[in-house]
Amino acid sequence: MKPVWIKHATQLVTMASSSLTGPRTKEAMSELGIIEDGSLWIENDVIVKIGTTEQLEHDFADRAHEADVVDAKGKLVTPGLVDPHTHAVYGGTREQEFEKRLEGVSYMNIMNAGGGIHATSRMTREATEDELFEQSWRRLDSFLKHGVTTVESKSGYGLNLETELKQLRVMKKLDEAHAIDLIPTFMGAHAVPKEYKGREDDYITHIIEVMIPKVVDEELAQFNDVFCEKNVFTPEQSERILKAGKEFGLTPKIHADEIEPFNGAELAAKVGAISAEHLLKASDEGITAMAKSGTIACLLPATALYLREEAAQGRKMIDAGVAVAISTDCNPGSSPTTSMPLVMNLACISMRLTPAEALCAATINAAYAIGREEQAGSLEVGKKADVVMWDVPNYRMLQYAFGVNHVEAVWKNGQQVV
Ligand SMILES: N=CN[C@@H](CCC(=O)O)C(=O)O
Ligand SMILES: [Zn+2]
Repeated sequence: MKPVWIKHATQLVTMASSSLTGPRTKEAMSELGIIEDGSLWIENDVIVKIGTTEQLEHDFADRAHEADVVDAKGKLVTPGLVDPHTHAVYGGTREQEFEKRLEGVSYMNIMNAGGGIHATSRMTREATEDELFEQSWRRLDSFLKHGVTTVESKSGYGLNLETELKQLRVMKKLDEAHAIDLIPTFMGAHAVPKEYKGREDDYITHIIEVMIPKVVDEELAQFNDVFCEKNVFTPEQSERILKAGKEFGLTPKIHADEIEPFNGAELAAKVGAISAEHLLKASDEGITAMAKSGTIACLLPATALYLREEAAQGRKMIDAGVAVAISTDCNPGSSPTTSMPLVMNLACISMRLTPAEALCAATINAAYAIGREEQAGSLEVGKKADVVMWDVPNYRMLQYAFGVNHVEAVWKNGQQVV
């Protein structure tokens, strides 16, 4: 493979910092590591050198002829975006439900009447592995086109052993076959399946005694997520599931305080979750607890918009010292989008993150939220060459000219894929 040499980037945003470790908080979220007239040398799948074009022209003077040269004059170059929260592998679609909600029926009422997550669960149970693979492959292509090179994805539309495993096995195959890195999360506790209605604790016992051991045995997931919400799983039930997963080596994540305030943020801090998701209704105490425990807030402003809810208090969380990541929450019900650029725009518009903070939340902090900070989220020597070139001259333009896909080219592991 020929080396790739990106030169003359008007702005090269590295997100690298020699002095910062751990997820970025407060002012550190604005430290983008910008190099003007930046340059990047990629060899095989890794970044070999980063600096100004002048520096690299000096260092690689006798190897310049070997490389595929990319002129990035007038362009912004950033790390590949990381989407740390999706439900991207599912059967069917739910466009009728979208209209119902516009007529005023609530998301939870649809779900409690057997639609919502239950509807997707039926369609996912019916789909073959091949169908799920095909449908999800196209979704991953769309992520790539929007500059995303690493995606977390949850199970949770099976709600029985067979289909949870089917979803996770499809994810494993997609991770191996598709350019995108797919990071799997087990979410058997996404809803109580109708077979267990009225016997919620029996379903939890089934998750703990049957599903988790099997998922771990087959090495199908790294994280364990729970929908901790009124009429879904209580904080006590969620804690039981997350603690059990932890004993099997699955790191906890929590869908917390999405629809109702439910002490989800507090629970995330208590169980040592790597991240808490949604947090639209998180309490001040919960926010403080997350700042103390170092739990990353994974905020989903496209979901809030799509459900026509007030977005999470991103500004307040950053000011309180919480590390914030952002995500599409790509799923067939509350956020059928693959656009991280739109999510960055919304993070600014509806949660008052600055353009710099939004980029940090979609790169290095997102990588931390899924334990991939060593591989993804920043441009640094030795890291995988996941790089996006945008047709804008600076990062502010990305957030300012909103709702537009500015991606011009994407490299994943050093290979140009867009
Ligand atoms: N809120 C729970 N789970 C998903 C939505 C799942 C669905 O509606 O299919 C979410 O994160 O938004
Ligand atoms: Zn979700």
